[in-house]
Amino acid sequence: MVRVLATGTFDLLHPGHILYLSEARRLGDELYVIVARESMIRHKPKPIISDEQRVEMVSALKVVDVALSGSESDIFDPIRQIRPDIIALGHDQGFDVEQLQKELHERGLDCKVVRVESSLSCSLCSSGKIIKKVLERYQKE
Ligand SMILES: Cc1cc2nc3c(=O)[nH]c(=O)nc-3n(C[C@H](O)[C@H](O)[C@H](O)COP(=O)(O)O)c2cc1C
Ligand SMILES: Nc1ncnc2c1ncn2[C@@H]1O[C@H](COP(=O)(O)OP(=O)(O)OP(=O)(O)O)[C@@H](O)[C@H]1O
Repeated sequence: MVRVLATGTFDLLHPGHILYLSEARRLGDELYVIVARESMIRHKPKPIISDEQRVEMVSALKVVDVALSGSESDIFDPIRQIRPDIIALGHDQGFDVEQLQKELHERGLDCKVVRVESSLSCSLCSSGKIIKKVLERYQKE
C-alpha cells in the first residue's frame, strides 16, 4: 500500500486542484492531504475560507482518502503521524525537491519527494484569480 501525501491551501476549489490531487493519487494507492493553516500562510494573502471548512471540502473530493489540518508550528509533525511513502509537490509549490528530501532525511523521515509537473491554465484555475474576478465584478456595481 503506497501512501501519497499532497499539501496546499485549497481556499476556493477549482479544476487545477483536482488535476494536482488526481495526479498525486496516481502515484500510489491512497491519498492524504494536509491543508495549510491560516496562521502558517505568510507568502500570500490569508485564505477567505476557515481552516475547518477547507478541510471539509477537500475531504469530500473523490480522489482524497484523508484530509487534515496541518500543524501550526512544525510542518514535519503531521508527516511523523501520516508516514507517507511519497510527498507530491504541486507544479508551482515553493519547496525545493532536494532540500525538502534532505530535511526529511535529517529527521529520519525517509519518504520520496516528487513534483507533479502537470498544470491547468484556465482563466479561473487559481484561488487568487477567482478572488480578483469577484472583486472586479462587485467594484463595478
Ligand atoms: C511536506 C509538507 C508539509 C506541510 N505541512 C504543513 C503543516 O503542517 N501546516 C501548514 O500549515 N502547512 C503545511 N505545509 C504547507 C502548505 O500545505 C502549503 O503548501 C504552503 O502553505 C504553500 O501554500 P500553497 O501551496 O497553497 O501556495 C506543508 C507543505 C509541505 C510541502
Ligand atoms: N492550475 C493548477 N494546475 C495544477 N496544479 C495547481 C493549480 N492550481 C493550484 N495547483 C496546486 O494545488 C495545490 C494547492 O494550491 P493553492 O491552494 O495554493 O492553489 P492556488 O489556487 O494556486 O492558490 P493561489 O491562487 O492563492 O496561489 C498546490 O500544490 C498547487 O501547485
